[in-house]
Amino acid sequence: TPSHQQEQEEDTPVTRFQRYLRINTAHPAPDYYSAVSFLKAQAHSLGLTSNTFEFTPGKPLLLLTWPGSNPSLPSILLNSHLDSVPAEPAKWLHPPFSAHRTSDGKIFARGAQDDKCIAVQYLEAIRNLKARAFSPLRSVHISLVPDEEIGGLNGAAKFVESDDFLRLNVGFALDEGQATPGDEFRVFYADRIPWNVIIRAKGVPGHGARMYDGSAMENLMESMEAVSRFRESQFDVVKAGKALNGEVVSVNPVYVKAGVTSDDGFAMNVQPSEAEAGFDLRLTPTTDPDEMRRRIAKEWAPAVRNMSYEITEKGPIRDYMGRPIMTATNDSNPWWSVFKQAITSIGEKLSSPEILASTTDARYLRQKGIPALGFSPMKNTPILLHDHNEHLKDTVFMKGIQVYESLISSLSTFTEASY
Ligand SMILES: CSCC[C@H](NC=O)C(=O)O
Ligand SMILES: [Zn+2]
Ligand SMILES: [Zn+2]
Repeated sequence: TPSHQQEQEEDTPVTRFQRYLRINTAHPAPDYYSAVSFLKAQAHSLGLTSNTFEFTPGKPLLLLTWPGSNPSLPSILLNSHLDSVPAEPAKWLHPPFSAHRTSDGKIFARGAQDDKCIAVQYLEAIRNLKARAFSPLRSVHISLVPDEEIGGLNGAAKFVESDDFLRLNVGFALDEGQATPGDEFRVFYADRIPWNVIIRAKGVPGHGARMYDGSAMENLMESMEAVSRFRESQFDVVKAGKALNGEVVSVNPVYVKAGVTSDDGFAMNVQPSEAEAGFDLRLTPTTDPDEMRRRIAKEWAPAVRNMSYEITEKGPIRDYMGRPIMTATNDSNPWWSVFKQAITSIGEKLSSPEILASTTDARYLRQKGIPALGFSPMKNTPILLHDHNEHLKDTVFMKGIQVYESLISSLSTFTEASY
């Protein structure tokens, strides 16, 4: 039964945000249906229409619509994923699904920054625009999608392939971005491209006391060194201030697997005949994938050292025209000017557009040729996505609503032939 305090809880943008945060949509068992039913109720209270799709059973996708007065114009899509990464509650100051608000206004929850804030801000911005009797020319859609954190294959990827999506005639989209401790909002015009790389070594097994050439572990370790050298070459460029994280290729080992098991763990005096390691590799949008594949084959997993490899590309590397997947942030893209103007017109600053170091669902929209920017209005805010103690200040959250009011009104009334 709800506590007295909960019954008394006010209904404000912040408490609505807290209610959404309390729905546990963390992997591996996200409660999508509760999230969808909460957001749908919010949307209906605003007079938006809703559609729930299930492109994959058990993985609902909620589409909300504010119809424009000229629905023949391409529409605006505001995207937010429903899911979150897991949290380790023991390592948090406040439980990750409590949405506890401290006396200084910090709201603690998994998803507070990534990315439940924007879903509620979209809705609250529309609430305020409606209260001002604003009405959009273009239709404004909000998509709330499952599974972004695990690659989006059963969410956004299927959505953009559907006829339902085609019918929306999306002209421009916004998706999540990232916080900044600084004073200028960040905006992202591209994502890096994730590859999962596994390298496997085979070698001569033998007694743990014996030194000989060509063991699986020796082969793997030599490759690890080659990977490390490449990693350093990329990281040095970032450390020297010559590139941002999203502008170089990253590679990080995420597991190693080897050893002959015995009853109580590993047989410490046996050199194994097989060993493998897994890497999270991220290409920049303009990295030559063939060159990367050649490097992996030649330097990281050379057959001459009894190595093999497996590359799993986790999404598209080129758009439908065979070009790098990115959105133009110059005069060739009129949406860019509208976006920029909507931010600066309310007295806010925008830093130079960046490539996101990680990966979002925006890539699926861009792949289809739809201009999409990654943007989460969180400034003066520590970057806490996927971290312990993820939180967002109430004042920052409220400011974001105002930012989206400006964005939604500008984008939805923008008129230019052929866009
Ligand atoms: C394999 S795509 C995974 C997408 C995920 N997105 C957010 O963290 C990421 O790791 O960047
Ligand atoms: Zn996210
Ligand atoms: Zn995330």
